[in-house]
Amino acid sequence: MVPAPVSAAPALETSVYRVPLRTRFRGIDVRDGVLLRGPAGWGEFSPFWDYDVAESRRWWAAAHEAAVLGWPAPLRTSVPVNVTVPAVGPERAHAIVTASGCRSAKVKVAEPGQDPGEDEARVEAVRDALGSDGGIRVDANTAWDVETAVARITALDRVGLEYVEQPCATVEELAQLRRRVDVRIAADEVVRRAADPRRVDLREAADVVVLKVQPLGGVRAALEVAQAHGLPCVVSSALESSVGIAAGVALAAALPELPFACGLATVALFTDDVTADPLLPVDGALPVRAVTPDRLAETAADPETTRRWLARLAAVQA
Ligand SMILES: O=C(O)CCC(=O)C1=CC=C[C@@H](O)[C@@H]1C(=O)O
Ligand SMILES: [Mg+2]
Repeated sequence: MVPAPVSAAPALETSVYRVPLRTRFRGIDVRDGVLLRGPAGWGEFSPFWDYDVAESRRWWAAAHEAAVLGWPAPLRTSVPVNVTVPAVGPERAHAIVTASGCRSAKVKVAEPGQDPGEDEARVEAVRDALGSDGGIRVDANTAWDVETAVARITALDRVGLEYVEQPCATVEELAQLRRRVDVRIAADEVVRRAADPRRVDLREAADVVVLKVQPLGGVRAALEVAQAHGLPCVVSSALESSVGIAAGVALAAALPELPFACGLATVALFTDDVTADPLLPVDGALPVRAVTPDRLAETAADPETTRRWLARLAAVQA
């Protein structure tokens, strides 16, 4: 999918943030990115550091949309969210879920260096914390081949799973796996990292589509992806500050149907935020609202990080 041409942007005020995480997540300990202010409000440009310029262009389109165009009208005033549980031990997992107030949890599994027993202990602790009526989904981030996925999902599903997110890497593997397990399959990486996320053929491969605003190129682009697949959607974050999370909330608020809690409670993984009024869940939901980053000075990145981010920003606009 080619992002809308956005290089003719008016000069936008920029600010680079840098915030440590509480626990290592997706191989990172610190999150950083650029916030941009335009006529419509604040946007976030924060592609992970392992993303090249070409892949980062959609992330820029999302930031530009937020700052310059704004978002489609919301259909709801709040969105239910899941607590996100990193690959921590069972006691910590239990405490994270209990403290969150959320009624569903997404649990990271298949962390490099950990064994299957650690995943099982973690999901059992999460089930204990949520009680029998809470929803649990797991995310393996492409780690398993089909045989391994069948075995792991069967074991993890003893606690009852809503779905398993991206258990294997390819659409073909997901389709093979889906014929062999009863648990729903959610497509994340195969959609958000595709050249055209609307054209990935998910018909045999997935029951649920994960939508992330920045990787898909904005709220409007993500709505097009949802429409193209016609499957139930879950909106999830790309681990942004509250400014980027507000875009995810805007997407969740604009979707015609929202059958699952969204993975948008990830500011809880940060030790700090760019605003004194962060988008953290209350009673398992986030309000649909704008975010003003009023803690830019406190969360400002060091000069070298700032220089590297402004270079990335210039590269995606070239
Ligand atoms: O979905 C959630 O509960 C939180 C977001 C989340 O898990 C992710 C955010 C950013 C990067 C990813 O590794 C990860 C994911 O794979 O979904
Ligand atoms: Mg995922």
